[in-house]
Amino acid sequence: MAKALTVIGLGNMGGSMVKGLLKSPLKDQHPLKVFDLHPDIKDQFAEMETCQGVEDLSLLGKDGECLIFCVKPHDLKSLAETLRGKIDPDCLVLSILAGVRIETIQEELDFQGGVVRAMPNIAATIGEAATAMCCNANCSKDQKELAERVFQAVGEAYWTKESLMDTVTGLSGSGPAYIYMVIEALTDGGVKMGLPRSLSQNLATQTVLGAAALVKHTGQHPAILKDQVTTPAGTTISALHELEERGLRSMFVSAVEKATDRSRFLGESR
Ligand SMILES: NC(=O)C1=CN([C@@H]2O[C@H](COP(=O)(O)OP(=O)(O)OC[C@H]3O[C@@H](n4cnc5c(N)ncnc54)[C@H](O)[C@@H]3O)[C@@H](O)[C@H]2O)C=CC1
Ligand SMILES: O=C(O)[C@@H]1CCC=N1
Repeated sequence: MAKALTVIGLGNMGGSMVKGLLKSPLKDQHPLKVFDLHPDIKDQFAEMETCQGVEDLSLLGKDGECLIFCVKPHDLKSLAETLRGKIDPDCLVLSILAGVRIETIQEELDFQGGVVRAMPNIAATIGEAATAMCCNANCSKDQKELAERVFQAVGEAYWTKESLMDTVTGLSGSGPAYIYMVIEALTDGGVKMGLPRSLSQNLATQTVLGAAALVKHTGQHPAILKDQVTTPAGTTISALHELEERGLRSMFVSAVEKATDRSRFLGESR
């Protein structure tokens, strides 16, 4: 029997995971179940009509199912209280909680089975997430494969070591927010210089999408592609000079550093 995937916590990211999974072939291979403390949340998503709503959380964790924890880090304690000692050892616990270490999850749940700590991002909604994950030694080969299939269903997925997960959170977990700010700011720049807002936003969005796609498809260093845009004495170099003077690169490096530190803090302050 195919193992059920149960998403627990249907907020921004749990909702994103469910929407992404429902668009993927995985939805035909595994029963998809959902649970939130607020049962009416499920009804707000028309897409979730086909998902089975879980009535009683304490009945979960049977038949080798995969529980996908998508609650806030500070809500883990109360969630774990309900599930403590009740999850069968052949189940897979998959957590996307920022900062929360595998060891903490095992302790809170009193669970010695397979645990995967993953960090996807909000682009899971459309199957474009970037996810990195790590697992404990108790994770079987099949469970690792299942975790891979879950996150590949909503984008790209990579294995890494747990000591790098806070950095992943600071880069790609939080990253979409940085890029939304860039798109918003570029749009404002266009508006300031006279473009209608909708045209400006469309141009800014497609520019970010196209530039990223070119890096990905050519595999070239971004600096080489940047130089191809930059005509001597042209327009681009004037803008790049301004960005360098104002410390754009340094700001992004510091942003990732700050978010990484915050993720570490969330893990330590439990
Ligand atoms: N928002 C994002 O872009 C990303 C978030 N994450 C992680 O995902 C987790 C959730 O973040 P968001 O979705 O932004 O938060 P959110 O606040 O939007 O959603 C959390 C949901 O969990 C529910 N919940 C709380 N306690 C519960 C319990 N005991 N049982 C069942 N449901 C419960 C809440 O009702 C709420 O719907 C966090 O741990 C965060 O670190 C990871 C990657 C990206
Ligand atoms: O801001 C946060 O804490 C979460 C984790 C990564 C993205 N959002």
